[in-house]
Amino acid sequence: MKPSVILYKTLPDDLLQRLEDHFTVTQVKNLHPETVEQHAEAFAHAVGLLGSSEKVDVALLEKMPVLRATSTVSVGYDNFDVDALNARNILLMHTPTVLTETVADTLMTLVLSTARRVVEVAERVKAGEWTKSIGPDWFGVDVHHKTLGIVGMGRIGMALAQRAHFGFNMPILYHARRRHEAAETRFNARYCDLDTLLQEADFVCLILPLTDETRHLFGAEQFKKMKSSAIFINAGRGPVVDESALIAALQQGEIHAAGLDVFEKEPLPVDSPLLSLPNVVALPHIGSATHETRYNMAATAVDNLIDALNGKVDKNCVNPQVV
Ligand SMILES: NC(=O)C1=CN([C@@H]2O[C@H](COP(=O)(O)OP(=O)(O)OC[C@H]3O[C@@H](n4cnc5c(N)ncnc54)[C@H](OP(=O)(O)O)[C@@H]3O)[C@@H](O)[C@H]2O)C=CC1
Ligand SMILES: O=CC(=O)O
Repeated sequence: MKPSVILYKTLPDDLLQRLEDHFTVTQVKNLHPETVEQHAEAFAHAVGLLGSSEKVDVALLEKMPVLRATSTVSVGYDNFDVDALNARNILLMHTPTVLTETVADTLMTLVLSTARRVVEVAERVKAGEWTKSIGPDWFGVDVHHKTLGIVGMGRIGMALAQRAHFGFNMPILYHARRRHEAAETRFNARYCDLDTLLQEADFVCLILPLTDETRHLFGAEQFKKMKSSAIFINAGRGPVVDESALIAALQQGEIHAAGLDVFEKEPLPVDSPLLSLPNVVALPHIGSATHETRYNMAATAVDNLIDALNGKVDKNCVNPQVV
């Protein structure tokens, strides 16, 4: 008999087939308690779990007594209780690398669209406001040769630095927990503490994971330190930023504009003050959302689960020490 797994995401047909070649698959719509209750038997016997975005916590793990591996279709894993997984020796697999370039493209899109006010002026054209030659009230600011501050010089931070250095001649400042020699030699990036980066950067780009250390790393104090002409970008995780402090900084003109792919609450509530600010570009968490990359992420997650349940954890494993 094949081992049983729970799938809580829709997969392309060929990838579902690949999963079914190895496992008996029970597909569910989410991991809410009522869904788990409905499929209690399947959860009780599952050794694997594959999907994205849902919370995997102690309460869920209690319903899965024989679980051996989880596989998330994402690089971020802040929705998992990693300590609880470790305590039970359950592997956690994720999908770094395959999405890196696409997410860096999204960050660069946010840089360009906020600086050049692309969304705002395109809306004005659609509203019939382009009735004569445009004047300075439609102008944006330059991106090329401006200083880019990257907070989180990991895989995606490096790919952003590559675009900014070679494509836009931007001097690069970065902050991370440690220095990255490759960033310094390849992109002439300068390591600095967070305060220095905030004071000197024209664009402050966050691409950090959400952890106990990064939660609300950005609040009123950080926005006050930024230039009033600075543009703030976040494509890491929403709760890294105190969103009410960001809204206040934008409303009071402490910073110039913001480009956001992630929010404290997702989907972003329709009554969020962010949506009525013309200098905010708000995207629906599309960092990796291209057909090619989402397919590659799903394929990686399927292979990760097959590998993990076969004891092969030489890549894409968050907690290999539990083997
Ligand atoms: N919007 C979207 O759709 C997407 C969002 N993401 C988010 O982006 C995050 C980063 O992805 P990726 O680049 O692959 O991850 P990496 O692990 O490669 O990079 C993370 C970076 O964050 C830095 N960092 C972590 N904690 C701190 C801290 N307390 N202070 C300062 N720096 C810190 C790390 O520092 P150091 O190098 O010193 O260890 C590292 O440079 C993901 O975890 C995810 O949350 C990812 C993909 C898509
Ligand atoms: O937010 C997306 C991810 O892959 O993490």
